[in-house]
Amino acid sequence: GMFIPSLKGGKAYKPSLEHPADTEQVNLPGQMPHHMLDSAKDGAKSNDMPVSNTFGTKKFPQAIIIGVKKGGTRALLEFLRIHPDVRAVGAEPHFFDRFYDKGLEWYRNLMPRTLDGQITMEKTPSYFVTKEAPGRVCTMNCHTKLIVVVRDPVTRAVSDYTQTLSKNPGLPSFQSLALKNSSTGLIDTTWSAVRIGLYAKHLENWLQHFPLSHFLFVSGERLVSDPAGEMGRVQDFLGLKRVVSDKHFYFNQTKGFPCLKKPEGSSRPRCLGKSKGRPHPQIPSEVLQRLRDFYRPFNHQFYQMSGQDFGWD
Ligand SMILES: Nc1ncnc2c1ncn2[C@@H]1O[C@H](COP(=O)(O)OS(=O)(=O)O)[C@@H](OP(=O)(O)O)[C@H]1O
Repeated sequence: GMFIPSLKGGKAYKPSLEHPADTEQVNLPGQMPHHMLDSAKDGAKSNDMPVSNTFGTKKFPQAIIIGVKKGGTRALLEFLRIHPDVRAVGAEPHFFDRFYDKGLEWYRNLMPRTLDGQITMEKTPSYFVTKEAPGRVCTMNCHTKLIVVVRDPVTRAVSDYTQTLSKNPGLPSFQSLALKNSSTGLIDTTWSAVRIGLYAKHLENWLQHFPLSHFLFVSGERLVSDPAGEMGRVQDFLGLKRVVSDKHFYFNQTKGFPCLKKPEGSSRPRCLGKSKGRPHPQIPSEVLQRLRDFYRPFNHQFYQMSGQDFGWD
């Protein structure tokens, strides 16, 4: 019979889970490292013989992880990639926020090839807070499934701050950025680390273009405490067989997070990179309490809108 090369075979692009770039965006064409994308393999030649993979086609994603930043989006995507019917872009394309003027064909060309029945996916967490993103996604395909990994907005803000601090050690303190005025304790909602956590506001914008049934809200906390349980919900939502299960995870005591026993195309266990699951600096408890009080009504509004209580309060 005909030899059908596996699309999940060893030659396909796989991101390193050991050293993922802190900023995970796709590089601009021309600056694209050749190991970065599936498409870089297309048209590659050896002894003048084309070796391009022409099996399958590049399709627009049927499902996108649209947010939230620091919610656990990388973990979710890497866990989904275990599934044989999921093919995903490794890096963040940032199409619907930064590179929309490159056009839909540029975007589709970033996608890995898929066979019938396989789902194409990408993740770019900034889509969730981008005003124009819902209309643009709908222009591509109004039936797109949207996954949002949400996490307690207070710890999310500290996680966001920790990431910025790691790139810029001279950054002012968390409290000086979070509070407009240290004596009144008013929260600075213009600071992105605060603003991103207003989930109800951002979801409201998306609901102008998509019905609630198109969304799945994944608990970032449960993705850590019960990855298999949360992956069950995700696979059901995507209409996939429940392939990813507790057999795939073990809790790494050193890292303090679940890791994969055998990720795709590898025979060794893997945790996410050093920039995932970093220690957070200690923030004064009064500051955290002020933030908690600030978010409470927004969290409750979000529980109502999503029909799920995430238990942050
Ligand atoms: N299994 C596993 N391993 C490591 N880290 C995990 C895992 N599951 C969830 N998380 C949490 O993911 C947080 C980073 O979220 P994102 O990947 O969405 O960040 S980013 O927006 O793409 O930069 C990251 O945030 P920090 O703890 O602040 O580093 C983790 O808490």
